[in-house]
Amino acid sequence: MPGPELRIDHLTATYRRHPAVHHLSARFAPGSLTAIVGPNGAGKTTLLRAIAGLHKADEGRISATHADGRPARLALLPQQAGMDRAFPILCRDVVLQGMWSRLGAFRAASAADKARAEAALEAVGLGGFGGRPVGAMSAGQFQRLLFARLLVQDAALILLDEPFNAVDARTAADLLAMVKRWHGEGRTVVAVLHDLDLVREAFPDCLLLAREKVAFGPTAEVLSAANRLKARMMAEAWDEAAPACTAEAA
Ligand SMILES: Nc1ncnc2c1ncn2[C@@H]1O[C@H](COP(=O)(O)OP(=O)(O)OP(=O)(O)O)[C@@H](O)[C@H]1O
Repeated sequence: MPGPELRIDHLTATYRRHPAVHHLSARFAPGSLTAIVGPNGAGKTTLLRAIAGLHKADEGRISATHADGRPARLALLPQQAGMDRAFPILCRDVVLQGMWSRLGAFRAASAADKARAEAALEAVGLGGFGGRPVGAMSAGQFQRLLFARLLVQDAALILLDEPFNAVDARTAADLLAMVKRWHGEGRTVVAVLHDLDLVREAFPDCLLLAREKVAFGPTAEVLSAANRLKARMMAEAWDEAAPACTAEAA
């Protein structure tokens, strides 16, 4: 599956006019595997949510299109911290949520849909967990479950927000293998991460963000000591009360 090109042009996204992402432009090549890194509050989650259409941009444009101009289907793995795991729902139904765009809100899942959901659970090491309530899952099992939902979404653009948080080394390795497989299949993958060693080891490209772009390109160049220092200094200089400016990006 050839992935789409993701283009971000002069994006500014704010909360009550306070900029979280400021004048950002970046082009993610088709089939690229990119990490987004930066200090706390750098706008990483806001950027992913803006790409996913969940946070409205104040300025700028985002597009994810295939070479023939078709808009790409995307899937987002949200941060676990933002999810309600007490909601009474079975694991199988969480995976089936990934098919809603094709099932529609009112059509019941067919036997084939359910078999696909079970196969996705199997693929993430949760075979036989379909009938379990989500509340009975550990943090690592829950993350595997969210990856199973991503699998059935079968999206060409995959956005991951801190996908390896709160999981043990074995689960992280299994989930990373799945990310690498998606990359190998030509999908375009973007992941927010904090572990720079992991980024250096497994992510060819990197966007270092501090509300504005600090650096973007091959990971080894982006994560230079000078760039990391620059990002830290930009974070320390943030004025939490600053409004969004309306000037064009330089
Ligand atoms: N719902 C919200 N309402 C108001 N401000 C918000 C909201 N969500 C985020 N912000 C602010 O926007 C800025 C960017 O937040 P964001 O969560 O995008 O950063 P991040 O880089 O993902 O941070 P972290 O590494 O801590 O997860 C921060 O100053 C944050 O306080």
